[in-house]
Amino acid sequence: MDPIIEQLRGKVIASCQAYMGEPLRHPETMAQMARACELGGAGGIRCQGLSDIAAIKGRTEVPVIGIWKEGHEGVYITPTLRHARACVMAGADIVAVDATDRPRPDGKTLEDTVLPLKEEGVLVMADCATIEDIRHAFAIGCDIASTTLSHPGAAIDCGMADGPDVELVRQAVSEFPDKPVICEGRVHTPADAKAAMDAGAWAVVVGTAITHPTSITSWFVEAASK
Ligand SMILES: CC(=O)N[C@H](C=O)[C@@H](O)[C@H](O)[C@H](O)COP(=O)(O)O
Repeated sequence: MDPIIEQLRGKVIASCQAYMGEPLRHPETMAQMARACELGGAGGIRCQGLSDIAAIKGRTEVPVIGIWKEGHEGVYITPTLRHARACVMAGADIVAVDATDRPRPDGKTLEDTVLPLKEEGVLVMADCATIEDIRHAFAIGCDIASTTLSHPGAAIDCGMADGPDVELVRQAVSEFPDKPVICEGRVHTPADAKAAMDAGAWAVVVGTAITHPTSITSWFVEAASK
């Protein structure tokens, strides 16, 4: 196992992302956020955009999973080889790519995107929606598979009660006991994180519940107004 991936075993990875037009969207702000998460024990950081990757690499010691999102629909998480290579150049230790079977904006396949990266020695995390995606991702040499895309329309517009796809983790781990399967998406509470780890997850990525104060505030506001 690659030492960087080994380093992530059993860890909480904090996803530090601010979305277009949001008040916290600034590389320095995200670097401060990432450092704060590291001080809280995060064993890795996931972040979006070349400037954020570079800023966070300069401020933290833990492995950084880089993505570059372009667009909002279909394949938007590191959709092409060009995006992935740029994340590597910006300093990402691992690059996460959309690993669903949906059409990609450059008309290439997932293999077309991942194989050159593997030849270049890049660690690739496959953001998956289904068990079929996870099987395919490992078959073509992705290093890590995650449940990131298992809930369509996920991202930040979900309520606090929606939990992670622990069942998908369990199934993937039973099929690939020696491979790193990461639980990502809607891990909103420490109990969710524990459930994911108990299901065999290699690590758990927590975004919104740690680093997106607008969503967290809205959860409290909603609860308080009932
Ligand atoms: C679907 C999609 O675009 N997910 C993105 C992937 O990087 C992020 O918007 C999420 O915040 C991240 O996956 C962590 O998930 P959560 O914020 O639910 O803990």
